[in-house]
Amino acid sequence: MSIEIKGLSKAYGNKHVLQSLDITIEQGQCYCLLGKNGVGKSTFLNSILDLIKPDSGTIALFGKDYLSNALEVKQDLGALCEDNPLIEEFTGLEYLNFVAKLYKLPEDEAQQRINSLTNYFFSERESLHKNIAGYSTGMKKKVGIVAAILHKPRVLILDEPFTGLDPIAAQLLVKLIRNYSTPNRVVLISSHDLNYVERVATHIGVLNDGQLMYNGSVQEFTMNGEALIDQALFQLLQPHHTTTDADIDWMLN
Ligand SMILES: Nc1ncnc2c1ncn2[C@@H]1O[C@H](COP(=O)(O)OP(=O)(O)OP(=O)(O)O)[C@@H](O)[C@H]1O
Repeated sequence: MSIEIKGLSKAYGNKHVLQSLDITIEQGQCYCLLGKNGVGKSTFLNSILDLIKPDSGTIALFGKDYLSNALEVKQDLGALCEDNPLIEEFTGLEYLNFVAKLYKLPEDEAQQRINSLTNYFFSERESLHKNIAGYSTGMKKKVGIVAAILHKPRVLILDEPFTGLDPIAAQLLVKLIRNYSTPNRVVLISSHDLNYVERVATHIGVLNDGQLMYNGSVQEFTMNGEALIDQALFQLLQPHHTTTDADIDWMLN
């Protein structure tokens, strides 16, 4: 197994976001975490990334936990966080070179990877020589994605990776995720973009009320393709949905 989480709990004040969550994600899986806004998906991913301290529970990656092997665990991780923090004073290329140095990639290897990934994602290469502060949301997102995979992490965590990408870039990301998901790696994604989730997921987790309401294969979730992911999700989260257009009548006049 590659990610093993036991009894993970996190509350903000009296809001219990994660409640004794257990989950095991195996190598080779592209596990997509779904759920309504504010249900705790980022809290869960940020706990795995050690950006949030859980109140209780254990997290182990490839059998190692943060308490005994923090550095080794982090070297196995690559992440795109939802707020995608970059160093805005750097150019795109300066930032990627900086990240490559943090991971101690040999210089020629770093250049090769940066060139191939930026060629892949950026048709407008001149922009990579400009400061990130002037980038659009999508350009920043592409820099964040490249930075997350430069060191070829065994665990790749992507929080809302498709949001803000144009359809061409999103399609490139779909292809990249599918190629990246080899049997010895795990990709963990949180997303509301179900069209893209449909194209990359091998497994689905649905978070609700602090617990996993569903945790299993995408085939089982969609009843062997009989339902689309959005239909299956809607059935699960709102089986007796009763809101009608009358609720927003006031807009019509
Ligand atoms: N630092 C914080 N302090 C207080 N409450 C927080 C904090 N961070 C998150 N929360 C609350 O915890 C809950 C879960 O937030 P989180 O961002 O993990 O949800 P999410 O499922 O990723 O949401 P979305 O789909 O909208 O991105 C929300 O109610 C949020 O308001």
